[in-house]
Amino acid sequence: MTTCKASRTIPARMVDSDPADPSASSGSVTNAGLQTILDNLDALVYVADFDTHELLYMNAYGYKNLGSFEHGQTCWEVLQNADGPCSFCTNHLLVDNRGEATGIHVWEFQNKVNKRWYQCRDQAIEWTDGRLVRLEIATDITDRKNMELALKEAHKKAEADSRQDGLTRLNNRRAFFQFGRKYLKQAHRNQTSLAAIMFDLDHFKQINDSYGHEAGDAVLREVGNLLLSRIRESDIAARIGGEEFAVLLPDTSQEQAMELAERLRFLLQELRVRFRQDVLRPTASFGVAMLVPEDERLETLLSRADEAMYLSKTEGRDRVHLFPQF
Ligand SMILES: Nc1nc2c(ncn2[C@@H]2O[C@H](COP(=O)(O)OP(=O)(O)OP(=O)(O)O)[C@@H](O)[C@H]2O)c(=O)[nH]1
Repeated sequence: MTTCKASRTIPARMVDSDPADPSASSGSVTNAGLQTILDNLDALVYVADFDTHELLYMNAYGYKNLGSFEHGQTCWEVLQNADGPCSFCTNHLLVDNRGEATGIHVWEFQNKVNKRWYQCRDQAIEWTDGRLVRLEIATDITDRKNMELALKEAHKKAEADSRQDGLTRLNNRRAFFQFGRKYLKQAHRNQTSLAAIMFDLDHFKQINDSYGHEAGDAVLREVGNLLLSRIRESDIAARIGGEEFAVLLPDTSQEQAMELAERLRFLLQELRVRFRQDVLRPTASFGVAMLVPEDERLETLLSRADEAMYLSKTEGRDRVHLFPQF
């Protein structure tokens, strides 16, 4: 089998100047000249039979970057190392329903073999022997694509950061209210239950004053970890203030919410936070409230949980109170 050379397939009528043609003057190019141009292009140029996909021409860029080809091989074998036509082949976009060429189709894709990204300009053209072929010019856009992907990632991270409390990795206040309002609407629409638990660390100022702000931060982090480990994926947990936390629990009964609040209180009471040579033992006061049909705003539900929490504070802290249902 012979390996195809790009020069063989360049149609002579495209390159030789016609002495009878007045427009063919100093701008005309010889076959060898056109060959040189094509083989020095910083882009892949190839031609494949429209129906059989047989690769008819590929310039030097293709040989260097994607490998040589032999007579009879298809574009999907040579360019994609595939064992059948590519699922993303654009041929159907290059002709109309009468089989007429529709113009240039521009698209981007990642080559399966060398993993590089290309911007491809595809069109159906008539080949030198009259048959319809696919002409593709593909430019390597990997650097631009990587930059775009990095930007997208950075944007995603910035968005996540803007919703997250940096210290505890819980939702921040803004995200809590954003998600919470959606949950409230859903609960009303579906007539399902929604419970709110709020808690505030007890005498937290004393921890800061006695052991320093860093010790206080360590406690907040541990409380965040504990909370994250105890809630369901559908629950929303947040640090909504300095040492104040809130959880929204969709599809949760009053009994289940009280059970969780009591469990959290107990686990917090058991928590030992080691900071340097000290062991800190935080506690918290809890308030629980249930959504009622009259609650149009999340703030109304939270203010009841807050009231119940305040009762826990005034009654001695380290306890759970339920805002009574009427
Ligand atoms: N380390 C640390 N401390 C914080 C942070 N945010 C708020 N605080 C502190 O939390 C303390 C809250 O004190 P208070 O509002 O008096 O409440 P408390 O001491 O917990 O008392 P009770 O709530 O009545 O039990 C203050 O000392 C704040 O400086 C934070 O991100 N890190």
